[in-house]
Amino acid sequence: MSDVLNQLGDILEQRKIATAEKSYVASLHAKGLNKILEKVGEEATETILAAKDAQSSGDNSDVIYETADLWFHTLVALSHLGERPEAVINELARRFDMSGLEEKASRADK
Ligand SMILES: N=c1c2ncn([C@@H]3O[C@H](COP(=O)(O)OP(=O)(O)OP(=O)(O)O)[C@@H](O)[C@H]3O)c2ncn1[C@@H]1O[C@H](COP(=O)(O)O)[C@@H](O)[C@H]1O
Repeated sequence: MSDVLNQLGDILEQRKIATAEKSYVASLHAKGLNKILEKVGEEATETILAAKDAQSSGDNSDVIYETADLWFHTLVALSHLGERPEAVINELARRFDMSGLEEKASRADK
């Protein structure tokens, strides 16, 4: 699974030096972090609406599509800040041996 994210990380790295006319990702970088975060917010809203629809229709296809859009735009935001998807994968892996409640308590120290 993380192979896909690693591959996407490589593509996002390459797009930092691509021209905005030929690449959607490069066009987002050219517009700056605020625009990228605006897209993250839009995609989060679309994901929530699709999840609500899926609950009533029983069809998850739109929520999967919107979640992919959301993950993608969060990865573009991280890339803009100089991080790769591996950083998130590593953070999730670090949490495997910790319960959600323990993890929440550890956040109080931050
Ligand atoms: N995974 C994605 C991906 N998911 C979603 N999107 C784009 O994200 C946008 C979603 O925004 P919206 O639904 O709001 O559509 P929109 O109205 O066109 O967006 P706005 O003009 O309002 O910003 C669409 O343009 C999608 O095409 C993606 N664009 C690119 N990728 C990956 O990034 C790679 C590099 O893409 P380019 O930089 O375009 O070469 C691609 O090969 C893919 O692997």
